[in-house]
Amino acid sequence: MLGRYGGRVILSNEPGSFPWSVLAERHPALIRKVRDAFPYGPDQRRALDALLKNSTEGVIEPLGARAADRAQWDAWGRAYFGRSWFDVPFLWAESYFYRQLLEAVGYFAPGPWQGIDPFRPFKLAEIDTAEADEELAALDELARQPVEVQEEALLHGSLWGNRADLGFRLSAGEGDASVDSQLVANDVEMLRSLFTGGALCLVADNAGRELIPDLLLIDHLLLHHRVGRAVLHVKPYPYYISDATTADVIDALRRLTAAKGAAADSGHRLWSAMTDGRLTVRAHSFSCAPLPYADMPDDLRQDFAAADVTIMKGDLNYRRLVGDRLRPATTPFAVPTAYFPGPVAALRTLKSDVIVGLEARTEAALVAAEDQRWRTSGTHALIQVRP
Ligand SMILES: O=P(O)(O)OC[C@@]1(O)O[C@H](CO)[C@@H](O)[C@@H]1O
Repeated sequence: MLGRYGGRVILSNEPGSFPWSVLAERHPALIRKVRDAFPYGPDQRRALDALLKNSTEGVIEPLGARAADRAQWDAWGRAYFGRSWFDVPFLWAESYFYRQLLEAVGYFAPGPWQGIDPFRPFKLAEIDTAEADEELAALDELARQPVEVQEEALLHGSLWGNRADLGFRLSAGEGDASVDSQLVANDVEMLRSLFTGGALCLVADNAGRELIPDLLLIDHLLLHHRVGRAVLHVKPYPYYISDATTADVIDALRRLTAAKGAAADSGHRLWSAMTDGRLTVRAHSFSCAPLPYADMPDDLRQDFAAADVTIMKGDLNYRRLVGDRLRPATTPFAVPTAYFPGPVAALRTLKSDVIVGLEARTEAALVAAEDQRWRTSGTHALIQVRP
C-alpha cells in the first residue's frame, strides 16, 4: 500500500513481526490483566472473552447500534469490517481494539461501570512506588542548579519518562532499564530555541511516571517565562493502556502537591496555572482517532498553529505525526511533518518500527550492533524538531 507520503502502511499480518506480536500476544495479555483487576460481572467477562477470541481469530465487526460513536467508527473503518484484525492498518486495529475493550467493560454504557477506567489501577500503582518517591526527592537538588541545567534535565526526564509505558511492559524482556540507553537524534538545542515566551502545546502520551515529568517540564517553562501559556492535550477516554486522561492529570497533580519540597512547590504552581488559565487541558476526540495527524480537523489544526512549538510525546504520537509507514530511516523528519501547521518536536523512545530523520551512519551503526531490534526495544530515544 503506497500513500501520500510514500512508504508502506504497516499491517500486522507477518507472523513474528512487532505489530503481529502486539495483536497476537499483547492484546490477549492485556485483556487477561484487565479481567483480573476488577470484579466485573458475568456479562463483562463474557464480553472480554469474546473480544479476545474475535480480535485474534475473528473478523472486525462494527460497534453496536447504540454506541454514540457508531457513525464515526463506521466512517473511519467501513472498509475494514469483515476483515481479519491482522490484515488492516496496525494503527487502526490497535485503536479499535481499545475502543472495543472499553465497550466490553461497559465504560460508555449508562450504568455502574460507566466512566470506570479499566487501566486506572495500573496507572496509580506506577506513581505509588519507591522509584517515584526518589525521582520527586531529586527535584530538591535540581532546583539548586542553574536554570539551563534544570531545563535540560527536565527535557530528558520528560523524554525518558516515555519508557515507563505500561503496554510496553506486557512484553517479556523489553524495557530493561540496564540496557544502554542512547539518543539516535538530538535536536534539543533547536527545541530550546523555540521557547520564546509564547504558547506551548504538549501532546501527552502516558499517565503516571511519564505525565509527572511532562508536568514538571511545563511548570519549569512557565516559571521561567520560557513559555507564557501551555496547552496540555490528553485523551478523552482511556486508550493504549496508560495514555493520560484528565483524571490522570488530576492524580498526577495530587501526587505532586502531596509530596515534599520542590515537587510540592511545582504541584502547587501547576494547580494555580490551571486555575488562572496559563495551563489548559484539552481532550479532543481526534486524540483517540485511528488516524495520522495529517488528517486532523480544523479546530485542532488551529490549536497547533497558535503554538510557538508543539511537543509530541511518545511512540504512538510519533507514529501518528509521521504516519504509521515503513519509510527509509534517513527520510528527513521535515518531509513527513511538512503538513504540520507550526513548529513541531517529537520526544519519543523507540517502541515500534516507524522511524525517520536518522543520519545514514547512525542507522548503519544501529543495524550493525542490533540488526533491527533497536526500532522496538525501547532502549533508544530521539528528540527531533521541525522548526
Ligand atoms: O505511545 P507510547 O506509550 O510511547 O507507546 C505505545 C506502544 O507501546 O503501543 C504500541 C504497542 O501496543 C506501540 O506502538 C508502542 O510501542
